[in-house]
Amino acid sequence: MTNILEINQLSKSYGDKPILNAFTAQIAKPEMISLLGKSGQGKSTLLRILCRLEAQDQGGIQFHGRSYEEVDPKEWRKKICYVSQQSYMLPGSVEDNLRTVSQLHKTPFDMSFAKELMTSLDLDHMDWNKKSADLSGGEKQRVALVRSLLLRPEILLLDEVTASLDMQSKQAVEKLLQDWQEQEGATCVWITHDLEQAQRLSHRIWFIEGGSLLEDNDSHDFFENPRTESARNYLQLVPKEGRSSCPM
Ligand SMILES: Nc1ncnc2c1ncn2[C@@H]1O[C@H](COP(=O)(O)OP(=O)(O)OP(=O)(O)O)[C@@H](O)[C@H]1O
Repeated sequence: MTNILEINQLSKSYGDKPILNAFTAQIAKPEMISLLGKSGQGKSTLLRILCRLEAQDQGGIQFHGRSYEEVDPKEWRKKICYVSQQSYMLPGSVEDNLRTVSQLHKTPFDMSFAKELMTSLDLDHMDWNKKSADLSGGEKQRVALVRSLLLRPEILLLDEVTASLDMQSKQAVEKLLQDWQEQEGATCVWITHDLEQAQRLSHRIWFIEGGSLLEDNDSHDFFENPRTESARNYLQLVPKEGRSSCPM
């Protein structure tokens, strides 16, 4: 069977500094994947390349067997969405932001679905006429997530999306994404430094070091019995009882 996503030998440098080094991985079935690794290992760079916000120097990506070169980037980003930690709001109101994806992709705006998503992130009382610039950081983050989910992407690339949220909002986001993953049969590739979160939510772990995929392991096995010395060291930096803090 064709894989959902195949990442083949991706390499990327900034100037003369190599960041990704022949990164290779496959996604065979819809799963919650945590992308773990120390700071500066190329995690965000990888996600930006996967949604084609940036270009790799070498290597290829196939989505359902179709090479990235055959697919228009806009079409690609409808299916593979990136949500960054620094949520980017467009000028205008909350509603303008929510409607923007349907305008961009010329699809009808699903108001009841938008309301449903806002409610699941505790944003049901938000005034949709409010200027996006006036939202708090946590509100922006959640509106940005709703904006991406309105596209019903098949793959969500999540870059530390709960790092700046309070506990209640973090739990709401985790629940929504877990339900989303299961009900929509979607895949999430989630960068997090919160190992407790990764352990709790993921089916699979991708552990990156030096821009390469060092370990692709079942989540339980990764935390209980990591295969590589590097992963063992990485996990040892944070004792089991304190795994909601960053190892770096
Ligand atoms: N546009 C850019 N130009 C130059 N260097 C960059 C650029 N983007 C990222 N880098 C560098 O590439 C390296 C990898 O960055 P990246 O953000 O992918 O790492 P990361 O693993 O996501 O780190 P963190 O966990 O701290 O977010 C870093 O040294 C970063 O400074």
